[in-house]
Amino acid sequence: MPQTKVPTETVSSSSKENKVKASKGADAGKKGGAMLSKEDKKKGEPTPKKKRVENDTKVVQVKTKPSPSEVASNEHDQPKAKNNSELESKNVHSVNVETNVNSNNNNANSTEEKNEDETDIKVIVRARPLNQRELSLKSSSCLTLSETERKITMIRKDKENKTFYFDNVFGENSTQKQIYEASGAKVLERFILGYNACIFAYGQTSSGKTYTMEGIKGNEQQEGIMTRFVRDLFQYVTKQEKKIDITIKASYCEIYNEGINDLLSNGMGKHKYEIREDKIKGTYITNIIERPIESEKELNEILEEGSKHRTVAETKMNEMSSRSHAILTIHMEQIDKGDEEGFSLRTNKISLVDLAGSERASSTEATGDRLKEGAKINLSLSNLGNVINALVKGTSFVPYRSSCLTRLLKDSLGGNSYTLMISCISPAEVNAEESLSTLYFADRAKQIKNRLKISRGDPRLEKINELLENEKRLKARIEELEKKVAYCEKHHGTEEKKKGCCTIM
Ligand SMILES: Nc1ncnc2c1ncn2[C@@H]1O[C@H](COP(=O)(O)OP(=O)(O)OP(=O)(O)O)[C@@H](O)[C@H]1O
Repeated sequence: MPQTKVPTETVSSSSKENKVKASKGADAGKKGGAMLSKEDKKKGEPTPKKKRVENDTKVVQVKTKPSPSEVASNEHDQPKAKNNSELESKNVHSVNVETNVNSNNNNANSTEEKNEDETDIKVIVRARPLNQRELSLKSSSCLTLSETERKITMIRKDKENKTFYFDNVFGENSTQKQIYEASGAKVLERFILGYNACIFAYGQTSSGKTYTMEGIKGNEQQEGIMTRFVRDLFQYVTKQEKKIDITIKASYCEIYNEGINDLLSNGMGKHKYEIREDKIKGTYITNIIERPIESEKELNEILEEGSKHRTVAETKMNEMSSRSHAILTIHMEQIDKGDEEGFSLRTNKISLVDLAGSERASSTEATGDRLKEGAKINLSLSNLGNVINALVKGTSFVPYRSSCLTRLLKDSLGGNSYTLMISCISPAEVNAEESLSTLYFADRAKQIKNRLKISRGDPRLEKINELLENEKRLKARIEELEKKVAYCEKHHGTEEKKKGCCTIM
């Protein structure tokens, strides 16, 4: 019987596993509202959850590398968008979670489970409403979209319009709930079956990535994917309590200027964080705190603590612009109660990623530290674009090692993960070029094939299982032969022997 161990905060380099019994918790935030202005936020809303960096006015001449948008807009050989029925047919089937969890437990060796399932990266596009800045520039919307046809068209002056199809397309009136149902809820279905998963938000600065992933705390309607995912995950955990021991741990880090910060270290994180790869764990960060989680409330506290320490600063485009890529990772272990051999073990992780936004120095009017950050952000996003291009083209070398971000997302891009990308765009004509670039980026990403396999932790378990099966078979054969020998001995020299009872062995 698996033992319940005392929950302890761990770092990922530690081999010590802390098993805790997951329990119910409830800590829903409360929210409200459409596009929020600075004033709205000050009035209604709880304290901003990000750490602010004072605006640095010192001008430093930094030559920025081309942003992904600049790279993408120079590419004319973009692949054609696939239609949705084609995409749908490749989707992993929708599943009844309860049924499949149990059947997986009972058939740990089934052929189906050993096979890898190939699946495309799923892509959702979300266009936010026009914001105050865009309205004051008298910029109108340059997008038309059809949520039912999952189609979005960019209307371009003096140029051919561009139409794209994605797994889902959402316009300015879309609610946080709708976005979650099309993204987080679907990913959760796979996650609890034991698949690795990833949701990442990509897009230009101020396009709504943090709003989509984190949402606005204290307003139920505006909760983001992370909060909703955590609530639904714990609903599942609570339902499974009688049948399955579940252990959950979480870490929260940011990649800032190509360095890693542990957002849960309370500023004490003076460790050297390195990205490593492991056959069992996949990609992980050494020394990062992995906190055992027993309730929804505890996981929400992590979300809050992490967002409080995240690096943000004001730019011309966004008063609370994320200057880093933030990654919340939730690890889950599930094992049937009473399963002494541990063959029902499923161990997997999900990464919820809020990327920093691509930005043009001319739009953000950044100087000093902001400019340097912007250059690093663009560089890592450009590296991400290169990885996606290499995966789509099927080149033998994929430049994962070119940045922290691509190294950390290696499992999620072209690896063993059910991955969903949310591309956030501004509808404004003034941002048309950046939005088009995001759409091209998303269009390429959806062509990446990942290979899904339920993660059972130690692959040696499979071998042990096979050996135990062999042992069972051999024991049965020995028993059978012993019976026959006994029969022969008993009837030795009798008529029965003549019938050949001794030759049947
Ligand atoms: N769909 C939306 N509906 C209402 N308000 C939104 C929506 N999307 C974004 N906003 C608002 O727009 C502003 C900018 O959004 P957000 O900070 O999420 O952008 P971002 O893409 O994360 O930017 P950055 O990359 O600079 O961090 C915020 O005030 C946010 O509340």
